[in-house]
Amino acid sequence: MKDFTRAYAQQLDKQDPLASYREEFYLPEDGIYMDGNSLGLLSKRAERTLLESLADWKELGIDGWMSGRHPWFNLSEELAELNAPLIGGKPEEVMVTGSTTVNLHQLVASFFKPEGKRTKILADALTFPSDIYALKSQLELRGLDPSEHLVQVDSPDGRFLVEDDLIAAMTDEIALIVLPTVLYRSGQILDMPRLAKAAHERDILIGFDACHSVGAIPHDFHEWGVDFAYWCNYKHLNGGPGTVGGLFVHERHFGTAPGLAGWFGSRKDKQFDMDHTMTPAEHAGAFQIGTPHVMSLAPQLGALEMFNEVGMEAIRQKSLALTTYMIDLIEDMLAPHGFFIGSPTDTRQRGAHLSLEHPEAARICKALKKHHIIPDFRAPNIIRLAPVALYNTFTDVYDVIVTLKKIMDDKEYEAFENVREVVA
Ligand SMILES: Cc1ncc(COP(=O)(O)O)c(C=O)c1O
Ligand SMILES: Nc1ccccc1C(=O)C[C@H](N)C(=O)O
Repeated sequence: MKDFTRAYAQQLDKQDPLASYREEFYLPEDGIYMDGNSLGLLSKRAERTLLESLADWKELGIDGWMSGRHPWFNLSEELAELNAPLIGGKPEEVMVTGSTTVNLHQLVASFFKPEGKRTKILADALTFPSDIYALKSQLELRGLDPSEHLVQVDSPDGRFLVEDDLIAAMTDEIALIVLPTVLYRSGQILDMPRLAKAAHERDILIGFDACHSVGAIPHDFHEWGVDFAYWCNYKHLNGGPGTVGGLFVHERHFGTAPGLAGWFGSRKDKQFDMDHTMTPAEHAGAFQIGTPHVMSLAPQLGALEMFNEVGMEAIRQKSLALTTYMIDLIEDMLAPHGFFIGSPTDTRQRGAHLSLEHPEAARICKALKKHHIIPDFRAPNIIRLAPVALYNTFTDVYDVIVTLKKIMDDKEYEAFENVREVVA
C-alpha cells in the first residue's frame, strides 16, 4: 500500500542522504522552485567563487590572469577537470567554453566533412530549436540546401524518439549525426551507447546535446566512443544565468583543426608568441575561440565542486526517487483532472524532469506561480516540473502536487488566460 500522507514525505526527507545540500542553496523564501531544468539556483559556494574572482579583479587587475585565487588564464581548463567526471570524459577531452549553440557551431564546423555521397546531417524532429537553426545555417554556409541535407527523424507520438527509427535513418548519405541525450520536453533519455555504436558501424560521426542530462544523469562519453558533445552549465549544474557552456571531443579526434579558430584555442605556452600561424592546443582546448567570460565562469567553481563531492550516482538515485514519487502522487491525486504524464515511466529512460500535459497547461502554470510554485511551460500544453536532487525535498514534491490538485478541484486556473508568457 502506498502512503500518500505529508508525514510520509517528511519521513522520506529524513532518510535522504543528500538532505544537507539544500542548505547550501538560496531557495525562494515562501515558495517551491521546480525549474532547475531551465535555470538552476544559486548556491553559497557559487556565490563565494564569483565574489573571489571579482576580488581578484579589484585587487590584481591584469595580474588576475596569472595570479590570484583562480588564475583566469587556466580557469576554463580548471573547470574542465570538474566537468569531466560528470560526462565521463578524460579531463583533456573536455573544455568549458562558449555556449551550447556556439559550441554546436564550432563542432559542426570542425567535424562535418561532406564528401561524395555523404553530404547530410541527421537530427530529430523534437530537438531544441536552436540546434536546428545552427545546423541549417552550417549547411547553408557550405552551400548545401537544408531542405535536402538536414534529415530530421520524426517521432511517432510527438513525445518520444524510437532508437530503431534513428538507426534506420543512418544511411550512406549521412556524414554527421546530432541528437539530444535527454529530450527537453518529455525528458526521454536516448540510448547513447547503442546509437554511437550504430553510427560508427556505418562510418558516421555522432555528437550529442547534453543540456538536459549534464548534472542530471551519469554519462560515459569516452567509453561509449561518442565523437563530441556540448552542453550548458546553467541548468542542472547551477552555474548561473548564461554561464559558459561545455564541450567534449573524443581523444581520437585530437589534432582535428577547429573549424572556427581563435587565439584561446592555442597551446597555452604559444598563445602569447602572437604568431599569425596558430599552434592549436593538443586536446579539447583547441576548440576554444576567444577570451573566456571570466565572471560567468567563476560561479561554476563552487557549483561543480558539489557534484564531484556527491557523485552522479547518488544524484541520479535521489532524482529518480523524486520523479517516481511525483508520478505516484500525480496518479493518485490528479486522476480525474485530465493530465497525461508525457515522460517515460521506465526509469532507465527518464531524465530528471517530468512533463505533464494538459490543454489548460499555460494557465495552470500561472496559477502555480500565484502559489509561489515555479514550474515552466512549453507550448502548446506542457508543464515541466523538475524536482532537483541537491535542493528539492520529497515534501516539496508533495506540496506541489497537493497545490496542483487544489488548483484543479477549485478551477483556480480559470482566473488566468491560457496563453504563454514571453519567457515561459
Ligand atoms: C537542449 C538544448 N539545446 C540548446 C539550448 C540552447 O542553449 P544556449 O541558449 O545556451 O545556446 C537549450 C537551452 O536553451 C537546450 O535546452
Ligand atoms: N536559456 C534560457 C534562457 C531563458 C529562458 C530559458 C532558457 C532555457 O535554457 C530553456 C531551456 N533550454 C529549455 O529546455 O527550454
